[in-house]
Amino acid sequence: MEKKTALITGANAGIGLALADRLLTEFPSIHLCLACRSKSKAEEAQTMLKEKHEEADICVLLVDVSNLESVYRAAEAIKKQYKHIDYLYLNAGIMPVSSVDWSHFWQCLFSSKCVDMFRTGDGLLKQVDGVTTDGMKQIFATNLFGHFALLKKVNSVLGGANRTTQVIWTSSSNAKKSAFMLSDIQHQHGSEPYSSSKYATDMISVALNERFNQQGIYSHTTCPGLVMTNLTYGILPSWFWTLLLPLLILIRIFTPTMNYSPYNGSEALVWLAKQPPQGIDPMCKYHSRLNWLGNRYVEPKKVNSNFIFLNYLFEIQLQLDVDISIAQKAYEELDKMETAIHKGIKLS
Ligand SMILES: NC(=O)C1=CN([C@@H]2O[C@H](COP(=O)(O)OP(=O)(O)OC[C@H]3O[C@@H](n4cnc5c(N)ncnc54)[C@H](OP(=O)(O)O)[C@@H]3O)[C@@H](O)[C@H]2O)C=CC1
Ligand SMILES: CC(C)CCC[C@@H](C)[C@H]1CC[C@H]2C3=C(CC[C@]12C)[C@@]1(C)CCC(=O)C[C@@H]1CC3
Repeated sequence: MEKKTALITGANAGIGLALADRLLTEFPSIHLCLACRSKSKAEEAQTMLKEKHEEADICVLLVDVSNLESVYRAAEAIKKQYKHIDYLYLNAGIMPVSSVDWSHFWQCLFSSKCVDMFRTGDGLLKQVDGVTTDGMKQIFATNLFGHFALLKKVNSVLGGANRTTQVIWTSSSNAKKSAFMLSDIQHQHGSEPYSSSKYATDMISVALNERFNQQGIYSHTTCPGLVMTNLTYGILPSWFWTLLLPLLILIRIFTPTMNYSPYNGSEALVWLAKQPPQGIDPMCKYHSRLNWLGNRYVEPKKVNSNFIFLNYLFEIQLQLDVDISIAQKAYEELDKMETAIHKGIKLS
């Protein structure tokens, strides 16, 4: 059997690192490419994985997904090194937060929105954005656009006549339709850039399926739940989260999204790699779940039919509801942006 290849962005920490570890356990002969922005962190992860999986075939690729020149260089290196990629995990992401709105937290705690608040974090976090060296909004560039540009540039090593590629995005339960505007795709004007970038991710994945399934390229989005990583330690300090652990375990009785460990959070990402891609519903987002007994499972949830009666009754905000025609427009918009930017970047 031919050896499978998986590339993971943001593989040196958190969910990406746990995923790399789990893929090596599930598919011992896999070739893993750790695509990271820091050479030292990537090599540290590579050493750690090799210690655990002695026979593992792992390489490092340097890429800063928020920098388009770096993305284009990485794409060239990928095309030189690989004939085909089986799994492309678009996982790297940031969520810079300046503060938690505790008064909103207490208000929601004693209302019907309580469970939804723990599931999505909606309205609790003050999200802050920056600007990249390319002049783009940082969160959009990192979470979505850099990955989109990478996908476009490595298209020739994806899918094919007799082979498939699974593109697997790490999205979020924080994705929010009302945070996204087609006319402001980078989220220059709003206050929820992370929620917008993840909603746009869910849409782009739908559009990718519409366009590329016939070429053997399948795209799926995942939701890791709440996981303790550098991202969440940027919201509250790690010691505080450790103190909260008993409470989070208790909250699992009401919502199976409190995954806590990156290992649990990567459940859906690993599960997808084990499925024949043709059989996976392209209109679903795949959620890593942990029930109150501590058992892991994957829950597919439609991204286009969130309008259920109970949501309406309890005034829970409609977070998703992806429209295929808007998704196609968003894809075209990103495509145009990338083409325009590519013209201005010359690789030496
Ligand atoms: N933790 C959670 O509760 C949840 C996380 N997610 C998503 O999971 C994904 C992984 O995050 P998580 O593991 O939690 O967080 P971590 O901060 O632990 O990991 C993020 C990874 O992305 C990398 N990264 C960040 N920016 C860039 C960049 N510009 N170029 C290349 N790599 C970059 C980081 O590299 P470096 O170490 O160099 O910073 C790191 O390897 C993200 O997309 C996040 O949005 C979704 C839902 C919940
Ligand atoms: C447990 C409580 C006493 C205090 C925690 C309150 C909030 C800080 C958290 C509740 C739900 C969390 C959550 C996220 C961050 C932290 C919370 C808002 C995310 C937004 C992190 C990034 C994601 O992609 C989704 C997470 C959803 C839940």
